[in-house]
Amino acid sequence: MDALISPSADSAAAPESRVHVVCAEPSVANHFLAELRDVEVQRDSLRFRRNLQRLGEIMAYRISSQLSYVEKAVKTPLGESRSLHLHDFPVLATVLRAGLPFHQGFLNYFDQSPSAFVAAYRIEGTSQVQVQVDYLSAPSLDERVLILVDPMLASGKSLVQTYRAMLRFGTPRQVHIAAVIASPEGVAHVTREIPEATLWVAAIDEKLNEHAYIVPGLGDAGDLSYGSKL
Ligand SMILES: O=P(O)(O)OC[C@H]1O[C@H](OP(=O)(O)OP(=O)(O)O)[C@H](O)[C@@H]1O
Ligand SMILES: O=c1cc[nH]c(=O)[nH]1
Repeated sequence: MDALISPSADSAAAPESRVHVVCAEPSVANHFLAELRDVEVQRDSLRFRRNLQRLGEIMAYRISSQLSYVEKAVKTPLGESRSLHLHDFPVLATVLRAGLPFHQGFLNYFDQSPSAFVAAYRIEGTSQVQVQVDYLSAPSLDERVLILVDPMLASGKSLVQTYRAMLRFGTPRQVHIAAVIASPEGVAHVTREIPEATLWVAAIDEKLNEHAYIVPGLGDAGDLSYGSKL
């Protein structure tokens, strides 16, 4: 039988060691993030979506080091190679709208993954951020690796409520949450409310402003990707 090769589980690790900040070290991810933030470059929405996608690809690659693999023989034109194959493709879940380009980056790498989609929005006219989760479509999550992706982790309420709503589709065996820009408040909320998750972010910014927007952040990721809404 083919042996399963798994990384050591870090679910028992301290919360801070389950937060990975991808742009803490120099790499081309920093360049893509700088373009996403830049008001001049943001005028080009195609480039904005493409940079979200590229960061999705980079994060998918980073998260892939935490997944399980099976070694199998592959026939080449000249012989045989013992090669690692993904044991099972993770379920990729995202929040509409801004999540779509980031999700596509993950799907480019995890190309056989099933997807889950959630519609979540902030309820206007409330002093605190309140999030409404509406539409939800997902495959079974039982015993699957779940990667929940959303580029902006501001208050963290969208991600936490989305995750809770998704649990009616089953209990995943491993949970990863990926965001491009997070606030310190959002990181604290997600790590407290979803202790079983490993969090991957490109950057953690300074703070939230009075509208619960991330500062310096990048603005409204959904509008920059798809145009402003009424
Ligand atoms: O952490 P939170 O405070 O919950 O905020 C984060 C949410 O805000 C953004 O979506 P947005 O509300 O801009 O919707 P849109 O993608 O439809 O524009 C983002 O994609 C998250 O879903
Ligand atoms: O900074 C933020 C906060 C919520 N949604 C965004 O798109 N940006």
